[in-house]
Formats: sequence, C-alpha cells, structure tokens
Amino acid sequence: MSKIVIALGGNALGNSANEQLTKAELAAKSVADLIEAGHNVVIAHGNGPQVGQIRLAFEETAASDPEKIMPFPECIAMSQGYIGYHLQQAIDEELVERNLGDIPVVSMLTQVVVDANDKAFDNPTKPIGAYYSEIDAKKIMEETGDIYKEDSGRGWRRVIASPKPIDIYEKVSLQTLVDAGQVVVACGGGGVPIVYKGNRYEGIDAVIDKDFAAAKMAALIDADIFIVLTAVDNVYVNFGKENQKALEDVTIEEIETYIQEGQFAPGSMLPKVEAAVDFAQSKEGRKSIIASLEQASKAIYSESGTSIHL
Ligand SMILES: Nc1ncnc2c1ncn2[C@@H]1O[C@H](COP(=O)(O)OP(=O)(O)O)[C@@H](O)[C@H]1O
Ligand SMILES: NC(=O)OP(=O)(O)O
Repeated sequence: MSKIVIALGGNALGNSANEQLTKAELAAKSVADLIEAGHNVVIAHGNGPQVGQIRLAFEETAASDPEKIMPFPECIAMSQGYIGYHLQQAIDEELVERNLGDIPVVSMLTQVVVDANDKAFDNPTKPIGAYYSEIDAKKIMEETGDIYKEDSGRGWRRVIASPKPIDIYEKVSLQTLVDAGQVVVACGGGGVPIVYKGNRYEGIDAVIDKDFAAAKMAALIDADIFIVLTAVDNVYVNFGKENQKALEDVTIEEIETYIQEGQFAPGSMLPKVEAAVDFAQSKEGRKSIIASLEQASKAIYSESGTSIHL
C-alpha cells in the first residue's frame, strides 16, 4: 500500500458547474481505482477557470458598488468549496458502488503559506478564467488595467501572481485524516495563499500553481508517490513534432537536461515537470509520475505515464 498525492488537471474538471459535475464522475473512477487497490489517496485539484469565473462575477456586481468586490483569497476559498463538493460527492458515490462506502471522503479548506516578497508578485504569470482573442484581451486590459497574456497557444487569459508554496497551514489536520485512512481533497487551486504579517496570517492576491502545492503537500505528509494527472499519457520530448518521443522512466538528472533544452512549455508542462522534480528529489525513494487521468492505476505500476526519480 502506498500513500499517493494526486494533482488533478483542469481537463478533469471542465468549464462550467454542470460540465464539472460530469467530469468529476470520470475523475472519481480513476481515484477509486487507486483506493480500491488499497492505497491512501489525497487529491489536489486546479481552479484556474473557476476562480477566474468567480472573481469576474463579483467584479460585475462591484461595478455598481465597489464594496462588493470579492478579494482573490476569498474567491479561491469559494472555488475549493464547490470543486471539493463535486469531487467529494463523485468519489463517495463511486466508492459506494464498489462496496467501499465506509471509507470517509472529505474536502479540507487549505491555506498555503507564501512569501510576500516572492518575485512572482512582480511578474504575474498564472492564467485564470476564460480564453479571449488577442484583440478582446487588449481591449479589456485598457478598460480594466488587469493583465492578460497569451496562454500556451490556446488564447489570451487574465494572469495573476503565482508565488511558490512554502508550507501548509492545516498540515497537522491533514496528516491526522490521512493516517486515519480517510480520502482527503486538499490544496484545491493550490490553496488559499496566506502571508505572515505582524503576528498573524492573512490572505494575499495570488493563485498558487496546484502542481507545486500538491508536490509540497506530498512531501509534508511523507507520501510515497506524487502523481500529476493531465490530458496526455506521457511527458514528451520534441512534443508535437514528427520525432516526438514519450518519456517513460527518467532520472531527475535526465529530465533536468530536457528542462534546460526548453522541451516543456512554460505555461503547461513545465510546472508539472518542475513540481515532479521537487517531490522526487525531496527524499530517497520518492517517485513522481505524470500520466493521463484514464491511466492512473496503470501508471503507479509503471505500465503507463512518465516516472521521475532520483
Ligand atoms: N513536452 C510536453 N509533453 C507533453 N505535453 C506537453 C508538453 N509540452 C506541452 N504539453 C501540453 O501540456 C498539457 C498539460 O498542461 P495543462 O493543459 O496546462 O494541464 P492541466 O491538466 O493541469 O490543465 C498537455 O495536455 C500538452 O498539451
Ligand atoms: N491553481 C491552479 O494551478 O489551477 P489550474 O491547474 O486550473 O491552472
């Protein structure tokens, strides 16, 4: 039995509440395969589209009453709530179908500590919300002063600072639930970013990358495997070219060479690979895997996906 932290990619959640509910049912099958095999599972998930949508809704309300603007940390907490609710419900139903309904499933509102002086605050890079054409994005930038950037060839999106996770405020509660054999959804959307100010923690406007937050969580709870589930079966070199090659089993040294060569797109695969490296190098014996959602249970036995290790 292994302790596994999963980072669920955006394609596992969709772009609307209805789509998310249906997609969560699919994601729940992969998660339940691992639970049924006897593993201890913690699930982190993205929130880029969702947090952008929530913030935009409040910005529209605040147009007539600026007091009604909802700060980003609160928007992230809301996204954790409704995504966690869908995942909790879907995983629970899947477990009941497999006669495993006695395993509790819970989502935990998670706050993640960041450094207020992180250089990421000077250069917003995390895409959130919907995709726009370049023309529309530039018009919105002029009207609102918000920053939009091109997102990995997929269109233009609003961007916000994305500092690196340092610690998880709820780590003791998280460890307690995991040790008790509960299935936990945590670090949703990378966690609510908090900084230490004066003698207390407070929220800060940012969206943490969920792959980095999940890797940090995996190290903190002493997981054996960190698995990033996304839309592709493997990490590739020469991705999208005629000579693309799937990576199956790579050492950190090898994958770092590929990072230097610029093999992984900065807004999509690079953070996953970097998060995978962070976890795999944090302690001897720890393994990271990047695989497709559908192949999760095969991937942990090295029958699919890209394994990264020391
Ligand atoms: N070298 C690469 N190998 C595999 N996929 C890559 C590579 N470079 C870019 N990608 C793209 O990265 C995507 C995963 O990033 P993204 O869509 O942002 O993830 P998420 O599942 O978290 O939403 C893949 O579906 C693929 O299109
Ligand atoms: N917070 C975060 O990383 O979300 P996405 O995976 O949806 O970009």
